[in-house]
Amino acid sequence: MSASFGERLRAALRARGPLCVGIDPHAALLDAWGLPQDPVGVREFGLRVVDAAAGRVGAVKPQVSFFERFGSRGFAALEDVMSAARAAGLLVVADAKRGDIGTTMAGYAQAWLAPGAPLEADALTVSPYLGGGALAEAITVALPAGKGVFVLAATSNPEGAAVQRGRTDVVGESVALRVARDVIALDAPHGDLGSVGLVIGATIDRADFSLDDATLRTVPLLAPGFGAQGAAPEDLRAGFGTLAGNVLACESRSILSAGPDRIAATIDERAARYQEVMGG
Ligand SMILES: O=c1ccn([C@@H]2O[C@H](COP(=O)(O)O)[C@@H](O)[C@H]2O)c(=O)[nH]1
Repeated sequence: MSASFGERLRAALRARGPLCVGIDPHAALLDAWGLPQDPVGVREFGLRVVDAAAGRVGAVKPQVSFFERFGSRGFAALEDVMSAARAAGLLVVADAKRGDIGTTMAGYAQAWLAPGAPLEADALTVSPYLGGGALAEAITVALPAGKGVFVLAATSNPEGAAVQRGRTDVVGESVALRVARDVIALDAPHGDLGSVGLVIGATIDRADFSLDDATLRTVPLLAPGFGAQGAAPEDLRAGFGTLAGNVLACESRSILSAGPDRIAATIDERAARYQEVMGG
């Protein structure tokens, strides 16, 4: 049997450390990079980020919205960028935040996680707003293919907390903790790390969401919020404690704003800071 996503993620974290470089071709960044505001521009931007990230980090996270805004030609650009990243040995986490009823989730999983699909990624971000059980069909597609999903639990943006810290019908259980419990029930980890993960922002205090280390022990974590949103590499240890080794630490604008000539050096600098924090 081929390796699970959790096993592949563990190998990438060991080899390259936690930094995950975002591929977010914001309009302002395209201008700053001297690239056109069209599908050619986002393709070129993405390919240059992939070139700089390859061999320096283990994973990249393309933000689908910035490609989607150009319609079918934007998606074609994204296909090229993701395929180049996977060919370069990078794990690709497609940040598309898909969420729907079970049968439709299976369609999203076919689109993003089925081997050979035009938009094939290694993992996909998904929304649990329709209930944890609604994700089961996506996971049924993902796991046999060695793919993963990251389920939004406690997001990095300040607006998220009002919903995610809310209480469920179980005494003392936050919405985020309920999502975590559902995710754990949907997975059967092969190694020390599962393939169904959670998005937990680096900017939040996990205690506010009752997300404790013991509950999340085997759960891969995708943590946006480092860099432009304020969290520093040192917050990886401070915020994630014993779970720090299971975290992909995402930075987009803080790295991309270095520009095409400085991006490789910036990735090296940032990756080294995370390795230092992790004692590597
Ligand atoms: O909770 C979340 C989930 C996803 N994101 C995404 O991550 C990047 C962050 O970009 P920065 O430039 O490093 O702030 C972006 O694609 C978000 O959509 C998030 O920020 N928070």
